[in-house]
Amino acid sequence: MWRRVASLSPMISSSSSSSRSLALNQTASGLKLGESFATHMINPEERASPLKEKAPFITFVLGGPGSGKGTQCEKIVETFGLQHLSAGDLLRREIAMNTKNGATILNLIKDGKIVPSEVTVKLIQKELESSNSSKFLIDGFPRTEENRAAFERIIRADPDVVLFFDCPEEEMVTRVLNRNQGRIDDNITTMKKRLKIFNALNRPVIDYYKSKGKLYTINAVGTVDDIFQHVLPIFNSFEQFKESRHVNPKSTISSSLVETSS
Ligand SMILES: Nc1ncnc2c1ncn2[C@@H]1O[C@H](COP(=O)(O)OP(=O)(O)OP(=O)(O)O)[C@@H](O)[C@H]1O
Ligand SMILES: O=c1ccn([C@@H]2O[C@H](COP(=O)(O)O)[C@@H](O)[C@H]2O)c(=O)[nH]1
Ligand SMILES: [Mg+2]
Repeated sequence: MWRRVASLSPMISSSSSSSRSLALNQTASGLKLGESFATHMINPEERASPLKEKAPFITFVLGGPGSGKGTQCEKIVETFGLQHLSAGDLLRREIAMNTKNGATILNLIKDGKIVPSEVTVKLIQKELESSNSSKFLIDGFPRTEENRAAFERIIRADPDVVLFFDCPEEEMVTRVLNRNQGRIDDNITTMKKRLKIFNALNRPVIDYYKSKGKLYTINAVGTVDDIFQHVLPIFNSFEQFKESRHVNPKSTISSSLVETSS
């Protein structure tokens, strides 16, 4: 179950506060970047989120850059029908759409830095609220403890499951440099920064969820299918996925699982 952390759900306030955060972020530097926003004021008059009624099943998908999060999410979607929300993709869409935050986001991603929580959480919130799905994979978020706190504060919820794809750095570097998807951050200079930020800011988030008993650590070395074999039992262990397993006719794995579990 998705545990509610409070009864009211304030929205992120105005776009002007969003711009203010971005401006602040531009002046901040180093690995504590996101922490500049920890004191963002939430207007108590802000409305409750429609998510309060939905209570969806949320999975956070964590791991270093190139660990295979997106690749495994595709397989989870195929087999279990969750909706995939990649925080990085949402940010890249802002760049592609040339929104008011687009240029700033581009500069941060180019440098491997973390976009202010307020911006990322607002994008995630919009997707969650407009979706008909009741089960989500949030990929590549939260990146920092401040991201995590912002999600709890704004969305008013905790994840049910946190997956951590554990991959050696050399393997992540090889994968990223061979990705060939034209990403601005797929180069050795940015990759070194991303790894540094992952170790400094994302690992504490992983440790936090471990301490809460929500973390599933998956060895992310091996073939895509081998790794997915470690993911399958995690979702199979949740009753709602046994019942509502999404059957993709193209997927032999999902078809055979449905047969054996009925
Ligand atoms: N098990 C694997 N073995 C070899 N290559 C893989 C494996 N899993 C994924 N890849 C490849 O590695 C690259 C990175 O994978 P993917 O995009 O899924 O990682 P990611 O964790 O989402 O990275 P990022 O955080 O940068 O978005 C892709 O080109 C993908 O095809
Ligand atoms: O929550 C997030 C997610 C991503 N970013 C920025 O985007 C890039 C790429 O993210 P991927 O998940 O690897 O696609 C990341 O390096 C950050 O710069 C973010 O700030 N916050
Ligand atoms: Mg990805």
